[in-house]
Amino acid sequence: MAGVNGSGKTTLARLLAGLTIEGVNGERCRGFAGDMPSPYVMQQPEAQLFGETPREEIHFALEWLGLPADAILPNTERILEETGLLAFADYTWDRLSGGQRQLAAVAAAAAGEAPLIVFDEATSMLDDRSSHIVHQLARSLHGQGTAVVWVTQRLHELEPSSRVAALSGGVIRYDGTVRGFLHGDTGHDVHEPSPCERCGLRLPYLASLGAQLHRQGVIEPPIPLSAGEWREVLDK
Ligand SMILES: Nc1ncnc2c1ncn2[C@@H]1O[C@H](COP(=O)(O)OP(=O)(O)OP(=O)(O)O)[C@@H](O)[C@H]1O
Repeated sequence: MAGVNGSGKTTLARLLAGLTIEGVNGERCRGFAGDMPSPYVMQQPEAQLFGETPREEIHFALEWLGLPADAILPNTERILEETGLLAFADYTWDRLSGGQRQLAAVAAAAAGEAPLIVFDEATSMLDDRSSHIVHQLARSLHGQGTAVVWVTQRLHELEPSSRVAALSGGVIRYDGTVRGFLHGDTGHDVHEPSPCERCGLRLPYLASLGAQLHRQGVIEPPIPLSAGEWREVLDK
């Protein structure tokens, strides 16, 4: 999900997660998982931590989800390992950095294998390594059948998404593929702004380069989006 500041991303994401049950027009809404709220990782970890340490945080999350007692311990250790938090698992929050606290919040949210998980600009304060861990975790959850809602303003992060919803002024202005969002769907006039640009967002660098070269007649569609797709074009 993408959109400029104040476009309504968090509002929609919270409705999907079942954390807000009343829409902006006062109508009642049901979240993706019905009456069960879905895990939701925010930009700032402080507001979402309940335990005193990463291990306790994950343990609580699994207990709250009703996992049997004998499954809680191995699952806690597995997710601590996957997120690289094992060495700090029993540190209290004041001994951990903001990024490490955020990873613990992600780990707790991901541990329960819920039907839906929302990452709301969850990597904006993480370094490349930690951000990579969260992206891998999201892909792995998606591979196991969890619906992943990834809210971001860093549009290159949309690349692995199967569907993009872009908002502006509280309205979904685009709902479709990443390619369609960045470069327009079939029949789109290349000299017109793409759905991404119409939502006030800037194309990521590789997509922008592709659009410029396409406008100049240097490359033909499909315009490459990722480094891998660029390699294929350059190898031809
Ligand atoms: N469909 C809507 N109709 C009217 N107001 C809305 C709608 N969606 C969101 N709003 C209001 O717009 C404001 C900003 O919404 P929200 O926080 O969801 O935006 P955002 O895209 O997540 O912003 P940011 O990127 O800055 O976090 C809020 O006050 C919210 O109540």
